[in-house]
Amino acid sequence: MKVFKFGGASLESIERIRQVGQIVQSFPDEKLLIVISAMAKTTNELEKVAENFYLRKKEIAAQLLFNIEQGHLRVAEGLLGTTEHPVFQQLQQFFTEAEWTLGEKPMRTYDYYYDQLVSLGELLSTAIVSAYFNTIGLNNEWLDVRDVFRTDDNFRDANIDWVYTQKQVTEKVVPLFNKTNIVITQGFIGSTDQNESVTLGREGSDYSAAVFANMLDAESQTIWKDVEGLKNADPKLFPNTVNIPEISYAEVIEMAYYGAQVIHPKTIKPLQNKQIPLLVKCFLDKNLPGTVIREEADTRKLPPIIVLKKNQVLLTITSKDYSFITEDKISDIYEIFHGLKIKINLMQNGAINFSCCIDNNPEKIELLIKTLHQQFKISYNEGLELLTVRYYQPAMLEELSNGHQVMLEQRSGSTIQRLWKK
Ligand SMILES: Nc1ncnc2c1ncn2[C@@H]1O[C@H](COP(=O)(O)OP(=O)(O)O)[C@@H](O)[C@H]1O
Ligand SMILES: N[C@@H](CC(=O)OP(=O)(O)O)C(=O)O
Repeated sequence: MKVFKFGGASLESIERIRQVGQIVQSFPDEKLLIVISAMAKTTNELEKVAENFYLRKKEIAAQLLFNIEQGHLRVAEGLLGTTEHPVFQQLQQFFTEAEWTLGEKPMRTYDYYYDQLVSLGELLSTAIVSAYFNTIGLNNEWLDVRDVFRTDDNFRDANIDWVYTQKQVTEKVVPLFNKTNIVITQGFIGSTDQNESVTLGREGSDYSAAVFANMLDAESQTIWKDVEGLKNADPKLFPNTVNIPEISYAEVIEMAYYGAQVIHPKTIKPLQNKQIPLLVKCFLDKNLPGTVIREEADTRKLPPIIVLKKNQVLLTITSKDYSFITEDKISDIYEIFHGLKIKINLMQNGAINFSCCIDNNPEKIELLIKTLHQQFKISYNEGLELLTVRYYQPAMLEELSNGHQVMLEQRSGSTIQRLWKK
């Protein structure tokens, strides 16, 4: 059995969905569990629906939802060539449920409503792709992953109950493969024990696929992307990138940790635990070699790996009374960051100050400053970028840094990080 994951970019248009169909047709004798994300930027649009609903701008929310509905109905009709197919009733049912949510008075947390609304994207895309596949001879079963992935109620970043979910996979998913070779299901979403929809964190479909691969003991997981494979930098940000034919799990975990937005950071662990290789392949040309990610790979063959995190803020936290920033103070500072779920991307401390670089999230930063302000003086600088280079060569580093004012730098072994202003 193989696990495939198709992300939003591969479902961006009718043509691309047809291309996905051709890729799957080229694996005629395989058992495939296919995890699918929401089409194109649907998740971003649904986030706007949730925001407007919670701000009680119900008409705007309803209009945005209507636009999403029209877009999906057009794609479904384009692929199926009719509006008479039963999938239109299934889509209608999903929209009706979302409209019911919009009709409620928000009594629970924003994150709860976010998940009830944003989970719609994957339900719609999988229903359409499943119906289309059946019409082109790719007989498949559509699976509602919320009947399988049980999580806690940490809405927007729910944690999977591995024991219960494994039982569901064994009892509900494995038998489906006696009926069919292809099972299509949603990435990114799951359900609590109260049957409330949850999401697993943005871009979490790679992780969903890895959970399935682990629990089904798959021979491999393939993530189909719009790039030729995993490259040494984001080709949208840097010219002259090179493809990496093979790389270790450990190296990819590092890349994801430093902010490479190509594979979700939680994806590697479930695969590493069962030694399942992760393949990154290009849906635009499936004959390109792509990348194999596995336990053993020779790091000596790796090119310099570059990760750029934009929209960073440098916070400098200084003790008000000139007392030293000692372990107890650092521990207080960390507790505050942890409480607000703010990740520190880089940190450095001096005698009376502690500097750190974080993502620019204005609401969280406002709360953070308010809390820290009781004990410390705070200054901050925004509009920064954090560059990380592994296996760097001095000349290329200087070339990359040209024209930037470096605010903070850290080197360790083969890795260098520079926080800079343009
Ligand atoms: N090191 C990298 N190698 C390849 N692609 C990268 C890298 N870092 C960032 N990317 C970006 O990841 C994009 C593909 O991922 P993503 O857009 O999340 O796909 P999907 O949502 O379809 O799964 C590419 O278009 C590319 O711009
Ligand atoms: N649709 C979700 C989950 C996801 O993983 O999407 P993608 O595979 O397109 O990154 C998101 O946009 O966050």
